[in-house]
Amino acid sequence: MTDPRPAVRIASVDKIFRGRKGAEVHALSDVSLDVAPGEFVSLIGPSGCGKSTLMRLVADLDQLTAGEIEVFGKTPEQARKDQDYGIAFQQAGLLPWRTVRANIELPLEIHGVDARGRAARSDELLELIGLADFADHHPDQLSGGMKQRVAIARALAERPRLLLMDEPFGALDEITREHMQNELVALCKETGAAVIFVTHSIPEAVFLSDRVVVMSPRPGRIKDIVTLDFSARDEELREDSTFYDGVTAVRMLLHDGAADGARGVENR
Ligand SMILES: Nc1ncnc2c1ncn2[C@@H]1O[C@H](COP(=O)(O)OP(=O)(O)OP(=O)(O)O)[C@@H](O)[C@H]1O
Repeated sequence: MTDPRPAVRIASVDKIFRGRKGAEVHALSDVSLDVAPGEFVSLIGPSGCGKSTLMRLVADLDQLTAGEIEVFGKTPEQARKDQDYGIAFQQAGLLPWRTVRANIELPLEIHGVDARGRAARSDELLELIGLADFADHHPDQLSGGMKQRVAIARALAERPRLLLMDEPFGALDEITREHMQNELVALCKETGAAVIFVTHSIPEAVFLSDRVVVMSPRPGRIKDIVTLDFSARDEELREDSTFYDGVTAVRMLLHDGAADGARGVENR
């Protein structure tokens, strides 16, 4: 039976950072958002609108000032302890002294999975990300895209029902990036995981997401949400007029209908 609870429930969240000299930054104001199980939601908006802050609150890496966040009905702290989600942030964050396989197995090792169980799972994941031949390599022997794939495999190691991804493809070249997007679509289909995905790229958000949450800064808040209802997310979609309609809808919201760009958002 599918879980009726949202994967993530964000209710009236405020986050105020207080500096040492009493200066305040109102990073998030009255942000509410539910993410359904299996849903792919992107956060997009100009630099400083609070995308990473929101992600960090969900991941229990920071504390909110007001409001409430639940992850599968639990506090973010409990969800973190229960390993209910996997995290992949911009820097792949692999341990350089560990092999590809040992990096992927790290969360399993921490949670006491035995060697045989770890090997079976890392075999599956290496196959999934197409790096079976690189299992014994070290991160410095891999390209940026390969490292990112390893980081995603590590995030998936414990079969999380939720993935939190903050600009995971930001450092990749355009071709690798599109390839990774295709892989992520396939992975989500296969695992049924919900995803919250931070990006600066409008086409990336539109291609991947069921919903694109457009945020605005000072204070960071949700400006609007664009729902995308594509029947398939494949190479053909990238050339389809419905895809361009989605890109235009998000761009108009970001730019308040103006033709010039919003700082920190890529049109490519
Ligand atoms: N630890 C912190 N202390 C004080 N202010 C912070 C802290 N972290 C973030 N901020 C402020 O909160 C606001 C939101 O920052 P955040 O990093 O969430 O934005 P963002 O939308 O992810 O930006 P970018 O697109 O540039 O990554 C900014 O004004 C930032 O300066």
